[in-house]
Amino acid sequence: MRKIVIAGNWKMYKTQAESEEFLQGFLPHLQETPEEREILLCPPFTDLSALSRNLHGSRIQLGAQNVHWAEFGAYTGEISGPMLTEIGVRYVIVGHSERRQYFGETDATVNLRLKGAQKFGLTPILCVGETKQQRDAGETESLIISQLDKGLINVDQENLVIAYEPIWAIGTGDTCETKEANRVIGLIRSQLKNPNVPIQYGGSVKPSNIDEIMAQPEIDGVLVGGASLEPESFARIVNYH
Ligand SMILES: O=C[C@H](O)COP(=O)(O)O
Repeated sequence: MRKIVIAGNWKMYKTQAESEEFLQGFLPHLQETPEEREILLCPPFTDLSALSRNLHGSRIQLGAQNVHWAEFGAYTGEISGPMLTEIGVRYVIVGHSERRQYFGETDATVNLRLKGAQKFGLTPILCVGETKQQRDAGETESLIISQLDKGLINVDQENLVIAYEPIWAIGTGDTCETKEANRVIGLIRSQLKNPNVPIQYGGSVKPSNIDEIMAQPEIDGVLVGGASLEPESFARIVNYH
């Protein structure tokens, strides 16, 4: 039985005060959320401690948006696994397309971060996905297989989540057609040693399309950007029918 994982990636949005305000509006909606759904918030680093304190006793899990592979060291601007687990963080997003595009993340550094996350007790969420240009050139399958091949070298597939995020669907309102997302996620699953790895879809997920997305048999959850920033909108997503 594959786990359902629904994650909000807040990217570089929300101060601590705003994150606490979000929780007040969001937590009451969780009373309707079926127990088996893993609900996850991935705020900026500065919000993690405060949220961790406020979430004590709640079913919400915390995720970071990046992690370095070393335990500590002279790596200005980076954060280590032990720093995250100490404050109750359980998950971390690795290889998001925005990290690959703007901050030089490569399949090789993604691989190091995945292994580093696991070494220090975090569950990584590996993001893969193609650009519009790659899709139009018929390269979607080969690109994704290559990202998986290089990213997953010596990675433990028992402690892993994967997110398929077509880059052209991120923040654009242009959701990937659900059957196509299901097909690509099936392809991703066929490449894995462990077929029970939860695989999410990400890219313009919103209250109006969540039910259709989650009705697809290969899709085990969603990684939500913009629509996770408002309590009511994210509540509708976690409480999909
Ligand atoms: O990590 C989340 C994705 O980048 C999706 O963002 P979006 O829901 O705003 O399209």
